[in-house]
Amino acid sequence: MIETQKLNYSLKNKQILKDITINSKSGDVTAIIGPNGAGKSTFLKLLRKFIQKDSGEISLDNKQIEYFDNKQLSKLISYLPQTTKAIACSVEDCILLGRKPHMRFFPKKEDYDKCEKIINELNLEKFKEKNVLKLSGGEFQKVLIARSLVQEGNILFLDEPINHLDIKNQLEIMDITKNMTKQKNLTTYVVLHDLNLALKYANKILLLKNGENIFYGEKKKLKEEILSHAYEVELKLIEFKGEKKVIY
Ligand SMILES: Nc1ncnc2c1ncn2[C@@H]1O[C@H](COP(=O)(O)OP(=O)(O)OP(=O)(O)O)[C@@H](O)[C@H]1O
Repeated sequence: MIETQKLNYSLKNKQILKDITINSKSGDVTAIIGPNGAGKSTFLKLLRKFIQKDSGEISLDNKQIEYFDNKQLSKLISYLPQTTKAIACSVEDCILLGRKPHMRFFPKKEDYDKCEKIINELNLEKFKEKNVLKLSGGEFQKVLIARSLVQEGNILFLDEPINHLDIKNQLEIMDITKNMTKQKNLTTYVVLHDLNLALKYANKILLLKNGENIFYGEKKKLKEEILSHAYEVELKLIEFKGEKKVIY
């Protein structure tokens, strides 16, 4: 579903990503982790073709990315950027914008129905009519997540989706992400700073440091030495109730 081969990207003579090779299939939830400035957001922007690679290959659904135009990519990929500015409109209208790649001119009944469904799933009914400018940071973040989920791409990119959310909402969003990936056979990439949530919800991990892939693979193969080296902090990986946990 998503494959990169020796992907390189530089900006103003600074190498931002170096030789990144990954290969994920539908049903995979890959957590992209790594210190600040490691290149996590840049990697997603390259896969979405918001920026252009210097060299290497990217293929989506076994087709080189060069064959996709922006409209096709916006149908294929639901993308939640790290930050989004709020523009005055109701929560419902904001979420409806996620259906834009599927609309010709105006939303149809199907678009409204899909919005309604996601509003219910994310418990946003009570905010439906509210102006997004009057939401808290966490409430707005949930609305943005709803907007990317209603887009219904086969590929889901979430860049730090649970920032600003309390623990209940963090778990709810990660549960929804994992369940949707399974039910709809999506290929999901999620940038996370919380290593325990990454280990709980992802089956694969991509660990970046200074633009280099220092680990990519099944989470069970991740070693504490690699994590400690990446974050320059002494971390321990333990097994608790059958799950890997990080302690520090
Ligand atoms: N527009 C830009 N101009 C110059 N440098 C940039 C620009 N965007 C990103 N960079 C640099 O590229 C590198 C990777 O940035 P990126 O945002 O991908 O990191 P990240 O791993 O997502 O970081 P964080 O965890 O802090 O969000 C950083 O060194 C950053 O300073």
